[in-house]
Amino acid sequence: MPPLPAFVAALPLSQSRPSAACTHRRLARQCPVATAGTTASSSNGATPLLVRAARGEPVPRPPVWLMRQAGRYMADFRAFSDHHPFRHRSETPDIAFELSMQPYRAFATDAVIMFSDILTPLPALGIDFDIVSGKGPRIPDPIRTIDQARRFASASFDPASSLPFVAELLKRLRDELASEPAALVGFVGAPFTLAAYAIEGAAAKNIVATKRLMYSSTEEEQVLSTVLDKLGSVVADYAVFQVRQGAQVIQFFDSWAHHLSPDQYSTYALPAARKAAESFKAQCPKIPLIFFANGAGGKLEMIQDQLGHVVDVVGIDWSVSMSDARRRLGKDVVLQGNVDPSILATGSEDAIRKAVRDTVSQADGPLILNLGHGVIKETPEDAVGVFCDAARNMAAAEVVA
Ligand SMILES: Cc1c2[nH]c(c1CCC(=O)O)Cc1[nH]c(c(CCC(=O)O)c1C)Cc1[nH]c(c(CCC(=O)O)c1C)Cc1[nH]c(c(C)c1CCC(=O)O)C2
Repeated sequence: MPPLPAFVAALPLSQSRPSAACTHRRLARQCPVATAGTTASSSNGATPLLVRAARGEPVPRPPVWLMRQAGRYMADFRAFSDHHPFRHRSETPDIAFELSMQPYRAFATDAVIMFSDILTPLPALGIDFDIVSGKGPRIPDPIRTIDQARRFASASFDPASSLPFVAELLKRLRDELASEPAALVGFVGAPFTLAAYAIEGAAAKNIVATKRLMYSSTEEEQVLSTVLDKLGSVVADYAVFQVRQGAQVIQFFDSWAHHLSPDQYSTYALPAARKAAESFKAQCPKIPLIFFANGAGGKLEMIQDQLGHVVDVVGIDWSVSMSDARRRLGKDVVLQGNVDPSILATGSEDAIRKAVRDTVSQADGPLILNLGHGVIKETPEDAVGVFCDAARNMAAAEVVA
């Protein structure tokens, strides 16, 4: 293995990282940190780099992980997904554990995100769903009427009894990571994105059913507000539950923010997101909260204004330049993102390395390196290795310079 970059060699053993070359399974096999369960380069209970960076503490380099890092782009993942339907995979702790750990073992990312879905808590509230191969999420009985919305709002949400597999998964992952440097990330869908899925019943091009509820009549608007208000508390309770089971960081995914104009986002999505984030933070003040809204270019200031007091990290999607995000949000905000996922799917090694360098230099301040949305399935595994390697190298170069 090549010598460790200077900044890594200078770190105490408890913070040491895999060498820059140790980014993929073939290499990770030789790399103690990337091998689950070894204690050779353990974190020995030290606070993971990702947690420190998310809290805005000074760190030797930006941590790196990828949204949707577990997925069909990996051959090891397909070995499971070709044989077991999504809900079976995500609701069987043995399988979900393996799928969560695959990208960590392969790429030594700074985070392990539990393998699950933003829709996973919905059946606990009486909303069944499935993920149909090649088609995406399907909800057979979407919420459209005030009676359905009231029934949804009166459902009691008890994750311990209805989502025991999430508890078991998180406990096992936390145990596994006890002697590893990676942070365990839990996640929830933000209230608006979950509400729109529950109303649309499937991925929808223009979320017409949801928008109709905004604009038709007072009673119909009540359907939306009832569902959003309920989700404002459910999302917080579910995130708190994940923390109690071992999650060290929570990310809110507002993946359907791009469907809303800034006015609609401010009227419908942000109040419920704020309710969830405030309640979560009141119960878990020390757990970093990352808020990622997809397509938030026109909404960054309102997100900071409404959520800045409870959100530790603002996720930036790939359509916004990091320099723009930094200028608009200020020098102290921890940003996360935002390399265009399609560069990993299509670009040369040089293009990926350049994208990482550009992101770090444009962020020009506290940063968690990530993509600007989830990994896409056409991505070669080696490209993810290059991305993680570039992230570590880039940071080394910066720190040494
Ligand atoms: C919008 C959304 C969903 N689910 C999620 C979001 C928010 C993130 C984003 O904006 O991309 C969140 C999610 N879903 C999944 C994760 C895994 C953890 C990780 O590695 O990041 C995470 C964080 C697994 C999954 N969830 C799903 C997959 C792919 C299908 C499969 O594995 O069978 C994975 C790996 C299914 C799913 N679930 C959903 C979609 C759009 C799909 C894809 C459907 C398809 O590709 O046909 C809803």
